[in-house]
Amino acid sequence: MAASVPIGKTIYCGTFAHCRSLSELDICAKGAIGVDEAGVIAFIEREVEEIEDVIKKYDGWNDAEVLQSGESGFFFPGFIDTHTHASQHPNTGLFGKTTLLSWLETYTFPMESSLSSLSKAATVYSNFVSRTLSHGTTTCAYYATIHVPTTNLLADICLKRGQRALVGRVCMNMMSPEYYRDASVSDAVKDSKASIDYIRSIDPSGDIVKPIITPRFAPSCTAECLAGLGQLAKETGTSIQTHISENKPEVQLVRELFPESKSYTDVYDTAGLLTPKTILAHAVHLSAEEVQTLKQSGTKISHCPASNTALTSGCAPVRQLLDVGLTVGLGTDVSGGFSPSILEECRQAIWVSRFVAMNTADDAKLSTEEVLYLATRGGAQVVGLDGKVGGFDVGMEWDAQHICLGAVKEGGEQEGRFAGNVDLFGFETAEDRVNKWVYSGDDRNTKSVWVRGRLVHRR
Ligand SMILES: O=c1[nH]c(=O)c2nc[nH]c2[nH]1
Ligand SMILES: [Zn+2]
Repeated sequence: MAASVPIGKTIYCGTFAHCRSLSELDICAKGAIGVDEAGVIAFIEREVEEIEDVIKKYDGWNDAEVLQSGESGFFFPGFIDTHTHASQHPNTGLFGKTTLLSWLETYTFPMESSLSSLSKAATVYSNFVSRTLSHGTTTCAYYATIHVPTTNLLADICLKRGQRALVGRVCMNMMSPEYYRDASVSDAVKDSKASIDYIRSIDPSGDIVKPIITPRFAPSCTAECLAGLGQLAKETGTSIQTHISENKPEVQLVRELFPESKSYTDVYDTAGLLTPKTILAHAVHLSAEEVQTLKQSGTKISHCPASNTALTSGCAPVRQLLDVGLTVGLGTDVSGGFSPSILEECRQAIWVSRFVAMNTADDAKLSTEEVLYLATRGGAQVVGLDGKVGGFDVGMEWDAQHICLGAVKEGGEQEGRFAGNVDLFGFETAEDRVNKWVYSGDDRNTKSVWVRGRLVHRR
């Protein structure tokens, strides 16, 4: 198993980049990062002229493997996808002109219900985990389906491949098709508990895979079901994920379905679903009062810009959410979103923020540094791995990707196999290289990916 393969000490040499804070991207051109046998960063050196000097400085690192970033490459923290649906992967790119509620009926429910089949689920989930890994995603918060055996299979696959994952069995007991719904509240709670128990049995430490309680969204769950899941979360100490305030007709529907509630947020609050371990996807159309409630409860937000644009749901006011002090990460939200790539989501977050700026003020714009922060350290806070992954600090675990860009040789040809769309002409600063990667990179530039120091993908 990738997660438990023993590893030796390794020193990652050359250029590395990571986000220190929302506004500060730290780029070190002459670095050396020592990663020990547990996959933990033991030391970080800067201004390294000779790697031998580093090896001499630290006892017991004589036999360490040395890996170079290369001239046009750099090491970057692994991405954290705070919201995606593995079960919708076969539908990626299929949404036409639908919006959320018609899209669910037309594309999503039929596809998800077909994943009761273990053989189909094995194909879809293995393929999707390969895809997210090849795009540099080292931690992923997954929605599966209502089926316990295939949800558990997704957790098995993540553990085997060594990808950190939160895996959720979806609950839905109302306004769902006859062919795809929980028969009762007690079934929804019992099946969720069964999946939690299974996932905890295969990874008792929770270092790689963890369960997450997953009511689909308020329109799919009765108040009793939401409360049952809130209670289950409390009893088992499990994280929670769901959707909130994605599009206006959905918000109106929630008003009609829960007339006694003050707001969409209040529906979840009443059910005990707003906790510091709760991830809410979208958060596009919240009132100021709802945002305050989320802040006070410590609830985290997954921003899913590609999905919000594809389904014409709206533009999430990310700057406002950040200014209030909410913790925000990025989510691919496949297949509302059309790509398994968090790098794509970085671009989309930048674009959407510029559309918000065109209608409001310039300060709505998100910078490259800011979206990379949301994709790494911000995401780590959202999934409860703050201080463990998402950056390069001593004591953090080596969840990382080796990015290689394409140097252009005299005559115009790209050098090497990792060129992709990014052409380097030699004048670029390290900061320019990161910007070129963000705007035109893709998985061809992701040469290797590690989780806890273990190699989980190589191109
Ligand atoms: O983007 C989304 N994807 C979904 O599967 C879903 N279900 C409810 N609300 C949703 N939003
Ligand atoms: Zn979603």
